[in-house]
Amino acid sequence: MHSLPAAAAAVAITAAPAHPVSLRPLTQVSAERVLVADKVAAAKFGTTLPIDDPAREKQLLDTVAAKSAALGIPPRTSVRIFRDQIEANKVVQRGLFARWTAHPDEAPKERPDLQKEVRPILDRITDRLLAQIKATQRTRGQASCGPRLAVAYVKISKRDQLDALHGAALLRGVSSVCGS
Ligand SMILES: O=C(O)C(=O)C[C@]1(C(=O)O)C=C[C@@H](O)C=C1
Repeated sequence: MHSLPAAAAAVAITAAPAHPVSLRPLTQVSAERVLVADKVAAAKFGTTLPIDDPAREKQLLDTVAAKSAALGIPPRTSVRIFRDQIEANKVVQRGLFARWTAHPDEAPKERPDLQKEVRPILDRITDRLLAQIKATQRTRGQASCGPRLAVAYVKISKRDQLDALHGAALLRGVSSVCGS
């Protein structure tokens, strides 16, 4: 039995996996995020809170950039993906506001607290999404990323039974996952 020289052993341990990593967990977390948009919309509907909150977006993207640097992910990559995630969230919020305005009987009866209840859920999702961005770093740069992402999208949309609004939002949310 020959033992590997230390340097080669280190490479063997730290080298990226040879096979592409599944994009399903990343897509799954993104789907969870567009579903949490229902709670965000419920927290805001019928209040003076606007759908667009640039200060919160800046705070979120600054956090994402700082955490990415610490994780060894290029911050511009994760910031770009999170910008899409935010847009996806707004797609749902706008869609639900329109639906609830047209059909007040469908509006939620309860109003969750945005700060205390809903944003902490989004913050936990941020960490899980960053972990997936990190895990898929190599896969996202491969030519097969697009087709893999498409398959993951179809599977997750079906499994989570996403309606047209959430399906469209999910597509928006993962639109720049590949190629980074
Ligand atoms: O936290 C909010 O107020 C949200 O509406 C969520 C969210 C996001 O996706 O993170 C989306 C839109 C806002 O501009 C800010 C943040």
